[in-house]
Amino acid sequence: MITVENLSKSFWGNTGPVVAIDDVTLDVPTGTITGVVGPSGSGKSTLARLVALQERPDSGVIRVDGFNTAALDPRRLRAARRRIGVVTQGDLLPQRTAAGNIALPLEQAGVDGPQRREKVGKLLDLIGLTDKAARYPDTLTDGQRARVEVARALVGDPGLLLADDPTRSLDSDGAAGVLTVLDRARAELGATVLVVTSDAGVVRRIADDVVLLEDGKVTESGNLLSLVQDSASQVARTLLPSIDVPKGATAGYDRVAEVVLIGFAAVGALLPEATARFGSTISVIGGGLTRVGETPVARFLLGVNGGWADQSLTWIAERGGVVRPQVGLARTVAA
Ligand SMILES: Nc1ncnc2c1ncn2[C@@H]1O[C@H](COP(=O)(O)OP(=O)(O)OP(=O)(O)O)[C@@H](O)[C@H]1O
Repeated sequence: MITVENLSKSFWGNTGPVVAIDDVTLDVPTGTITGVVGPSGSGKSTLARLVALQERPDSGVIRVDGFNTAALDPRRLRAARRRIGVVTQGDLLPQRTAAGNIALPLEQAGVDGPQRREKVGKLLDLIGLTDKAARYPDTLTDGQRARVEVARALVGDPGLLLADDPTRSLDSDGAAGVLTVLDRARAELGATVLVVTSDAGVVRRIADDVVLLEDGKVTESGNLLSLVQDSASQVARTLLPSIDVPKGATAGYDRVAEVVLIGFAAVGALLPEATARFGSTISVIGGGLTRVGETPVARFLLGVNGGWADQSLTWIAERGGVVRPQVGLARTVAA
């Protein structure tokens, strides 16, 4: 429902113009969670404000439901803004309960009492805070308040839910709770979600698609699981465990290979099976295990010894492992 084409935005800094967003094109596929990740200053918040239609680009087009938002009259622009639920942080009204804060946009829109109660009840259930409906914000934890903020952004049934750094300043439990709510918004309400974050863990945990932003430019984008399979991709380097190993750690192996394994079966069984089948010794020199969504993903640097070292690696590759032999690191051996 949202597409961004050739978007650019600059600001005047102390020493001249700062290009915050530089010719960014992206598509947020309907019904998915897209994570925009990048270092501090890469333009994430600027992109979020542009997509939320809170700020105008210098050039480029943002389409909502196919309409170029630059060409909309004020009434239609307001309607387009209502299609986007923006999660804002730290601004719950202290004198209103959790339910009252979620209901506020509905009251402002003139929605009647019974409809409001039904809607707010459903959202309290979605965020797992039905029992805290009557609590005031200052009696909730940071994580619970953050979940109320997401519910408030969802109350107008937006097509797009936009969250800029939703786990900022939350502990790991609080962050996990917010991410679960974003995931449920997608799964149960059919919302399309755009999350902007500097935390690779957020993207790993909930994103279907990923956009890497650097110096205002998109350096890589696409389906997350496809990109992590390409171990040369920047996404794989950013999101998978690193395989920095001490100098000399790769010495003494017949073959050294970087291997990415995806899924329970591959992570759990491929290495022991290859060992048993070929009688080779497979050692994990570096790397580690993580999760992409619910899927376990391993990136290892393997050292393989034995006359069937090559066959072991080929066999792993044939079963879906992504194998990149590190030719320079292995000793030459006649297999
Ligand atoms: N209103 C503004 N006026 C001047 N410069 C700005 C403004 N907003 C952003 N910038 C500059 O644009 C660049 C991108 O900033 P932005 O806040 O979008 O990055 P970010 O990736 O969200 O960073 P962070 O993760 O630290 O919040 C930075 O150089 C920033 O200083």
